[in-house]
Amino acid sequence: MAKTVLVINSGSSSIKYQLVDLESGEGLASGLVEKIGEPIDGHYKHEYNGEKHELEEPIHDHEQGLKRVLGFFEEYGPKLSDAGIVAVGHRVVQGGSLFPKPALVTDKTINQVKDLAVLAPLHNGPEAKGAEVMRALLPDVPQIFVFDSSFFFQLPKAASTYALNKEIADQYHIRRYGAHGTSHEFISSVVPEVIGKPAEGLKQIVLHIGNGASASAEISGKPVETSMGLTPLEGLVMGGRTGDIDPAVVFHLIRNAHMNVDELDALFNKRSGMMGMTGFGDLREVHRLVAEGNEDAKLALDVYVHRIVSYIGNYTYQMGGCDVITFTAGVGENDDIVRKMVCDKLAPFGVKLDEEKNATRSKEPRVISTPDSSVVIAVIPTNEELAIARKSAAIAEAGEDTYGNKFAK
Ligand SMILES: Nc1ncnc2c1ncn2[C@@H]1O[C@H](COP(=O)(O)OP(=O)(O)O)[C@@H](O)[C@H]1O
Ligand SMILES: CC(=O)OP(=O)(O)O
Ligand SMILES: [Mg+2]
Repeated sequence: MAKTVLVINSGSSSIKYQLVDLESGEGLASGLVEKIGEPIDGHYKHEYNGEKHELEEPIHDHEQGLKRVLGFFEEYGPKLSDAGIVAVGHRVVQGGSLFPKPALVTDKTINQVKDLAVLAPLHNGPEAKGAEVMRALLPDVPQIFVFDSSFFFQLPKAASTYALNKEIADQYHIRRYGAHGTSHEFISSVVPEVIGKPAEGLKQIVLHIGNGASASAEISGKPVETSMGLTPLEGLVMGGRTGDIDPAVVFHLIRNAHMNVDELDALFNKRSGMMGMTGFGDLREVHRLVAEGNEDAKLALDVYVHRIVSYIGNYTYQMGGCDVITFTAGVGENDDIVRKMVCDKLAPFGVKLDEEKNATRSKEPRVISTPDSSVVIAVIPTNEELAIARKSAAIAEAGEDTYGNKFAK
């Protein structure tokens, strides 16, 4: 039987899962739970054996979503107990200073992941819960945590350090950890082949824009900047998150609106961004409102694009140039309007979009700029699941991680 890895990728608004065939890298079964926590119906899709099963219902949280997914495996197959699973890989957003590498799931690492939830409030909790649920279901299979933040462990100090009082920063481990690293690493590693340029010396910007959104810059495949910081709140405008904002807004709201910490956390992480400006976190809904002439939605979209362009300018100058910009994740892969709005703003610098290629829907990695564009513009579907599967399989095979945790049946 084929050796497989089951990967659970919990995002802030979604769960993606894939049963990855290790030899071919293909997903033998896969699925998606989306619009978790939105005021509209959520959506499930489970694919196996050429059949697609879908369901719409409100999805309050990740636990409800994951339990429904386990039901799909039981009902529509493949049965997990009989699927050749050699490891279960769990995406975790925040590994902080503790996890520069993947780790085996143990009682201890589950608790560490939960403790780090203060640094990724929308993610680490559901991700730890997912590991607990799967460990109970498949106790004989090694489970592995793969951290978004690990790739950015190597950021230059000038990019990872806040200009905060050093004593306080050191005492409370306050630095820029970044997130979406598995995706930024995967994308930046395949870009040279997709655009037909050598990796050595290549200056890249990767725009991972989904519900959570972040930008990164790489030179020769090594990260030199990223937009998420201590937590995944910093940086680009997101589905429900502010991204960059003057921290004095916090003082202002404490003093004048008498908000407490939890209220502010929810305001900045869930009730802001596109959701806060338009009532919807999903860009598809925002475009619908724009088409109806909704002025708030139009402004929100302009703010969204403005921020992306600011980061492109910033990173281009930090790197001393930029050879290629790649769009990925839910918005980056599917939203030709956002891609066009961004590229139009770069036109004075010689960026030329091939409008037909941009508007063509495809699941294939592709270049969407013209041959004479000053910067190559690419769209590459991210595959966090494949990257997580490979990292997980390596640890399962070794039977231990780099922290000395061993898998005991
Ligand atoms: N066809 C589409 N057109 C425009 N935006 C889309 C489309 N499909 C998905 N999206 C956007 O992608 C987002 C989800 O991206 P995804 O990367 O799956 O998010 P996350 O992993 O952060 O939960 C949705 O909220 C929506 O804004
Ligand atoms: C870190 C983060 O925001 O992840 P996601 O985009 O999957 O919510
Ligand atoms: Mg995601």
